[in-house]
Amino acid sequence: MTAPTAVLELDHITRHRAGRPAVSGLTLRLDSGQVLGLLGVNGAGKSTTLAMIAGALAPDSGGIKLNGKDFLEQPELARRVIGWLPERAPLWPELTVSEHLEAHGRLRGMRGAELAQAYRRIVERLELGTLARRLAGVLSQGQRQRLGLACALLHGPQLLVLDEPANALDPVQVAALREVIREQAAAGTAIILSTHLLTEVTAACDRVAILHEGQLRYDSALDGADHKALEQTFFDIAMRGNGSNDRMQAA
Ligand SMILES: Nc1ncnc2c1ncn2[C@@H]1O[C@H](COP(=O)(O)OP(=O)(O)OP(=O)(O)O)[C@@H](O)[C@H]1O
Repeated sequence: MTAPTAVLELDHITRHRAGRPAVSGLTLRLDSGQVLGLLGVNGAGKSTTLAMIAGALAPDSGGIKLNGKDFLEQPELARRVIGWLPERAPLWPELTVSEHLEAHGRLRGMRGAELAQAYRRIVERLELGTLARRLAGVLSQGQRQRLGLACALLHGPQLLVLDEPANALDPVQVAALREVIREQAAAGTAIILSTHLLTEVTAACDRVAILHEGQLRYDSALDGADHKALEQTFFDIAMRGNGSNDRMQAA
């Protein structure tokens, strides 16, 4: 049996910021239906990594493939394949919720019945109906996040990139977000989400990668993982910069 094509492949990507390496030689593969938690302390390089995956930042070196195709040479691929929710959902305060969704759909080439159907589906799923005519500028933090997620999901992406998605959400909203993540993964979407909380990873992901000072220090499936041991590993890496390469496992 041939191995499935990875949805996402990072091949030794490196990116400097302010003259220092923010991400160094990162190699990672993500398959359809996997939910990978990218865990790291503040400044570990998570947002820089996700911005490169989403096409918002170019790597200084290294390669990125989406469905086996070179993403850097075909950036328009990103728009079709990826749904990205950055750490702060980028919204136009003077546009309504429905205008945001329509604009996002159009940017991705959706029109007419296809756009109308996708709009109805996502508005219903994320319970945005009562907010449809509200301006983004007056939404609460949690509502802004929900709209950002709706924009990321509208076109049915194969790869969902979520940067600290649970930030600013209350516990009910966090539970709802996890449910959406589970549904998307079950439908085959590959998901990468960043967080600095191990509990977020164990609750929502089936695999964890720990990033520290821009380098991948740990990568393992969470199948039956011992939470205490994982916590200790994260702590060791974060506190001592422990290389931990000897403990790195392929997922
Ligand atoms: N716009 C920027 N200009 C210069 N340096 C930056 C910029 N954004 C991030 N950096 C630097 O790049 C490194 C990685 O930052 P990054 O934001 O990717 O980490 P992070 O793991 O997402 O952190 P956090 O959890 O705090 O968001 C840090 O040293 C940071 O100071």
